[in-house]
Amino acid sequence: MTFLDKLKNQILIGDGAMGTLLYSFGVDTCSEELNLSQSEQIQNIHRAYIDAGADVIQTHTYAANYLKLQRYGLEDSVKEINSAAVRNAKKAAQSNAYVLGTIGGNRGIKTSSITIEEIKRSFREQLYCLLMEGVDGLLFETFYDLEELETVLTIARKETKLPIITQVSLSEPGFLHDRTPVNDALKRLEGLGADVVGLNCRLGPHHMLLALEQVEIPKHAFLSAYPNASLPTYTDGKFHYEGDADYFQKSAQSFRNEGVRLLGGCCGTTPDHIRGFAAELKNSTPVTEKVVKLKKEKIVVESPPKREYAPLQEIVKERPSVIVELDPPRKLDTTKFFEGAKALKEAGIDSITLADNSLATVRISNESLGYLLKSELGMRPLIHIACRDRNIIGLQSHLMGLHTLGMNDVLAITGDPARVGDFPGASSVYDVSSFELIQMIKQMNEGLSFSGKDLGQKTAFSVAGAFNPNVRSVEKAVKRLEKKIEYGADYFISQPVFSEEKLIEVYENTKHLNAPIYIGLMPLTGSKNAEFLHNEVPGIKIADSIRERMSRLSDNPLEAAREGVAITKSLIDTALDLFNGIYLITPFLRYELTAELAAYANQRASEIRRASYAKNTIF
Ligand SMILES: Cc1cc2nc3c(=O)[nH]c(=O)nc-3n(C[C@H](O)[C@H](O)[C@H](O)COP(=O)(O)OP(=O)(O)OC[C@H]3O[C@@H](n4cnc5c(N)ncnc54)[C@H](O)[C@@H]3O)c2cc1C
Ligand code: MET
Ligand SMILES: [Zn+2]
Repeated sequence: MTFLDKLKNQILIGDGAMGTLLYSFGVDTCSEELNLSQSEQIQNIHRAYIDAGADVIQTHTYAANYLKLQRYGLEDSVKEINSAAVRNAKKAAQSNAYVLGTIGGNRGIKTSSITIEEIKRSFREQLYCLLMEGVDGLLFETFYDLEELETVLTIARKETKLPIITQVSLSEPGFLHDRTPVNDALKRLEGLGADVVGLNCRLGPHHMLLALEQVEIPKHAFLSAYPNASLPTYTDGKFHYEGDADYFQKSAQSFRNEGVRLLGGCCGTTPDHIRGFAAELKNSTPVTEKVVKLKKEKIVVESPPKREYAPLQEIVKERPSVIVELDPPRKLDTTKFFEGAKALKEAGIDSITLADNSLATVRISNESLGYLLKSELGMRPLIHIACRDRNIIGLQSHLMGLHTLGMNDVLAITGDPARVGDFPGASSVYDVSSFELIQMIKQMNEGLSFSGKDLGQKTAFSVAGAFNPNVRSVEKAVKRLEKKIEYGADYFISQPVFSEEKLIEVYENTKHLNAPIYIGLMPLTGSKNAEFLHNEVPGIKIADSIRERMSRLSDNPLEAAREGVAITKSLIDTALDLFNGIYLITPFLRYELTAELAAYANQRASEIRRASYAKNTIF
């Protein structure tokens, strides 16, 4: 009799966690490898679960695919580990328990760069290893991503008639990460031929039961649940799960009432937890009817908050537009910074851009300065956001704060790594890169958080991406822009360009893009500044003639700065023939230089407008 035949009439008990149990014993490397080096210990744990009452156990192969094993340099050991794992489970089970071959999901909660092709390859390899050794069924568990689970289920269903259990994991009771209601997800899996469908991991009994309240009893499949013991705590450098076995035992009947027929445990559970489940439910009859609390996906998303300004990408598509970067100070005195901002406002700029600790050098937070510029000077701040200093929690919270303060213009950047700046030993977080950050901000514009939760409101961010044309291959840099557009970038802001040839090269390479570019220009302040940029900053090349012009004035800093302004004015003339957007970078808080250049650019822009108006009226 297969375990599916048994499930027709009775509840079966699954086993509990293996990974967290081994971790609690001090294993902090690849625990799947222990199938080879510590097979006795693995078999003993399987036996402990069977002694506790498990009818069905699973191989310790959750992470035994090459995608996960490669973290430990074990990607060539997929076959050995999976084969040993099946042998260990079978040896422990004898004829006292069924053995499921487990395969875990790869895509987690944050946007994953693992392609479906990679997932298929990795899955097939592991699947064949498990099937070759002979298992009683397959368990695909901890899948946050429905696309991934549907893909692997489809492959497996074609390969084998063995029973297949598919389990999704939820970070919010009721919905998958992509907002699919859990009931719909399980129905889809049933439709693709899963014999048992259910939930495991992440949620403890309380929240998993809340999710199960929304799940109908499947017509052609059985329902399973493997809750975690509790939420984990982190003490003394280790994770602990505190949920106790009595509490688990008390929840068992509620799982039965929701129609669950296969009940086991996930992270944090131990043989004691399984003993509790078995004491309540082993051999009991399943319920066949229940009242479902079907919650329809109801994201009450209000219309986007009214923007105070049109998005910059719309403005710069229509007319020339000047934005200026003014660096937040490194020291606490902000007098000069605000003087500069006022001067730039008078010069008529569209937005003031504020870097996020650029070059990983600590400065006053751009969010606070931005808010003061907005509220006290009526300026429009554009906030740079680097992925270096904040993890995904901090990034989302920061963006929610910007939304609350009415600051909708952001530049999403990966950011210069910490090692280049003030604290070379500081960690660079990089939970996500600029691509994913852009995508997640756009998700907030749909009213959804990074993890897919309802935000109750749509944000109205307009998202710029960074463009570095000062690289050997501008074509390669443009490929990155194309990718950033795919991820949702609305427009681009570039590093400074120092020659007309470069301006033309950038124009020729980007004119096919349908996202506008603010082209970067920065006045040289003197000969040393020009030599530094030319010789020490990767990719920046300043024409010999310009460096000579600056060098002739090396004894006269004032005249040198005037010369820098004159050079930039002539670059502005060329740039305005090619681009609508001008992005001026203020060197060393020398705002008088960028204010003059901004006024010049605006004046040139209105001359161009007048000329084009005259031309249009004449013809
Ligand atoms: C307008 C602007 C504003 C900026 N503001 C800040 C700031 O506020 N704070 C800050 O820390 N940094 C800032 N930077 C610097 C920026 O983080 C780096 O220049 C970065 O290397 C490129 O931009 P990104 O962060 O979007 O990187 P991405 O385009 O996301 O690139 C990520 C990684 O790929 C590498 N890479 C980028 N382009 C190429 C290429 N063509 N070929 C191969 N590899 C490549 C990068 O070195 C980086 O490691 C800014 C840059 C620009 C253009
Ligand atoms: C990370 S959720 C899957 C856990 C796996 N079944 C184990 O306990 O090892
Ligand atoms: Zn788990």
